[in-house]
Amino acid sequence: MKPVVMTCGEPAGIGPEIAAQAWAALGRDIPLVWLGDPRHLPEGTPHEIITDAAQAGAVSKRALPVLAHPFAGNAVAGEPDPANAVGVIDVIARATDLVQSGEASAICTAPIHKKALKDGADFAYPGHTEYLAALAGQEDVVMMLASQQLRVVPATIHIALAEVPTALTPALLRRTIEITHHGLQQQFGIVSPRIAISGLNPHAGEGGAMGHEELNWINGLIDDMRSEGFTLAGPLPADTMFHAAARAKYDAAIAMYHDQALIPIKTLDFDKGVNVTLGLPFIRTSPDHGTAFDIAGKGIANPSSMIEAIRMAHRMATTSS
Ligand SMILES: NC(=O)C1=CN([C@@H]2O[C@H](COP(=O)(O)OP(=O)(O)OC[C@H]3O[C@@H](n4cnc5c(N)ncnc54)[C@H](O)[C@@H]3O)[C@@H](O)[C@H]2O)C=CC1
Ligand SMILES: NCC(=O)COP(=O)(O)O
Repeated sequence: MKPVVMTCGEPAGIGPEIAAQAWAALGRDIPLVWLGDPRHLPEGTPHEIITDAAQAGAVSKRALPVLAHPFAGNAVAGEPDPANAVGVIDVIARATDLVQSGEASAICTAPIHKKALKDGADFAYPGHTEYLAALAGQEDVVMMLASQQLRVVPATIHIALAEVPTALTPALLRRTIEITHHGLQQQFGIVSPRIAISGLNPHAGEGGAMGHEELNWINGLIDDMRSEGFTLAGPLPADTMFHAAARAKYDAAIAMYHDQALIPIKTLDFDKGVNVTLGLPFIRTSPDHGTAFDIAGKGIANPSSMIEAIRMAHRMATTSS
């Protein structure tokens, strides 16, 4: 079985410690390999340096297999070193090579610190999602956050709120619906996906009393796509579409911007939410949380979201192979 490759993420954050804990929980059952600088692992992490991902399966049963990627500097918890930014970015690219060449079954990325990468290496992407899309030569991907209780997709991702109404176009929303529909079928095994779509404005515009995007084009797009065979509800007021009875009516929700989508899932299931990129030619998951500098290196980070992310990646890889 090909391993799931875990990227190190920002080494000053909790990435290395949650990877070590995830290996301790799963490494005997799911072959794992960690890509990063072994100096950044918590002291005492049982690990073995390997030189080929094919060695991971056997090693993962007794130690964390490590494909070593030397960084410029050591890591100080909570204090990102600009000199390490290039290493963080290169590890993501190397993991992508491993999965695209078929040496790994999937990627599970540990959190990066976006500002540290911009400051340290002029990183041009707002996150993994966009960087992986560029590496894969894939123009359109979507970010889904998924847990037992909710799957949710922000149609626009890491942009300023002021830019949302302009960035949110009929073409973008159509592609987001199509990729989400396809991803639910291919990666979640849902034959006839039901998708709920939020409005952009409060109360989904309330008939034009609180904004016009719904009347101007969102209603029409949803009607058109319904007539093409998609099972869609909406545009729904975002404030009332995430309670339990509402969630039972759909397989995934599409929201119009980052916080509209991520607040409900992180409130419902911060510990077990998984970030999965749909539309890539390979499988990529990630925990839903960030680098957590405030607790890094203290040994108190909860590895549950990382564990769920690895489980999901492995499940997807196993069912799609
Ligand atoms: N996939 C990725 O690479 C992601 C990266 N980020 C980045 O992380 C950085 C920090 O973001 P924040 O907004 O501060 O969010 P954060 O998720 O790093 O931290 C928010 C709060 O949750 C706590 N927390 C997070 N993960 C935890 C865990 N596993 N166990 C226990 N407590 C945990 C932290 O201690 C903090 O109090 C930013 O640069 C952000 O862009 C954020 C989300 C995902
Ligand atoms: N807020 C979610 C997040 O920052 C994850 O972004 P990405 O690095 O997975 O693109």
